[in-house]
Amino acid sequence: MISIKDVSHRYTAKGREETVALSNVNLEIEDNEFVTIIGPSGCGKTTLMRAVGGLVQPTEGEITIDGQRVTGPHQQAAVVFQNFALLPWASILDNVAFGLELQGMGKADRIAKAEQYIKRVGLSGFERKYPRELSGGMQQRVGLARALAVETPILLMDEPFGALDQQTRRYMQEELIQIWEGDRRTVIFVTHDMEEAVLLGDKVVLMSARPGKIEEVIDVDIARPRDPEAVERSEVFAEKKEYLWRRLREMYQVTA
Ligand SMILES: Nc1ncnc2c1ncn2[C@@H]1O[C@H](COP(=O)(O)OP(=O)(O)OP(=O)(O)O)[C@@H](O)[C@H]1O
Repeated sequence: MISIKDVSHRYTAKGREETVALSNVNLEIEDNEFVTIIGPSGCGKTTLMRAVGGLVQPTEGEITIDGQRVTGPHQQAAVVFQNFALLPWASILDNVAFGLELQGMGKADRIAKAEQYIKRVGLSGFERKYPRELSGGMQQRVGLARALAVETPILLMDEPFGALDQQTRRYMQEELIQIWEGDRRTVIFVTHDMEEAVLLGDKVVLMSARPGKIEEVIDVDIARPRDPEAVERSEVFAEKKEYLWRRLREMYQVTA
C-alpha cells in the first residue's frame, strides 16, 4: 500500500517567490489499484507522482510504501513519461532492456525479458528498429514495455498519452486496460482528460490548485474487465464525467 500522509511541498528557487505545489495531501492507494489524478494545470499532480517515486522530497509529511518511508529514488516504481524519453541511439530492444541492465540482469535474460514485453505491447518484429522509425503511439508502447519489463509493483504514468493524436490515444487506452487487467500493478496515472480518468481509474483523485490539494476522491464503480466501448455507453460513465466536469468548472471559475 502507498500511504501519503500530510504531504506538503514548496519549491524554492533563488530570487523567486516560493511555490506551494502541495498542501496537506493525504491519500492511500491499495496494492494493484489504478488511480487517476486530474486537476487544473499547476495543481501539483506531477509533484505528487514524483514524490511517490522518491524524485521529489516533500518539505513536510511522509510517503510510505508497504510501511517503508520513501527517502529517495527506489526500486518499487517505474515511470512512463509523456515525451516517451527513449534513448534515440539505442534499438527498441535495447531501450526496453536498459532498465534491466541497470538492475544487473545478465544479457541473455534481459533480452528474453525485453522480447516478452515488446510482444505484450504488440511490437514484435520492431526489436531492431530505432525510436525515430516509429510513430508516436509505437514509441509510447516502447515506453510502456520498458516500464513494465522491470516488473516493479508500481507504475507512475505522467500524462503518457498526452502527446498522441486522439485516435492513437484511444487505442492506447484500450491496450493499457487490457495489459493492466492481465498483469495488475499499482498505477498512478496523471491526466488532463476527464474521459480518460474515468475510463481507466478505480478511483479518480481530483486536485485543486493554489495550493495544490486533494478536493475529492471519486470511486469509479464500473466492473472489470472493462470493455471501453460498453463503458462509454454506460450511464455511470456519463454521470461520473459530468460530475468531474462540474467540479473542474467550479475550480476554473474560482481561479480564472
Ligand atoms: N522545479 C520546480 N521549481 C519551481 N517550481 C516548480 C517546479 N516544478 C513545478 N513547479 C511549480 O509547482 C506547481 C505544481 O507543478 P506540477 O508540475 O506538479 O503541477 P501539474 O499539476 O503537474 O501541472 P501540469 O498539469 O501543468 O503538468 C506549479 O505552480 C509549478 O510551476
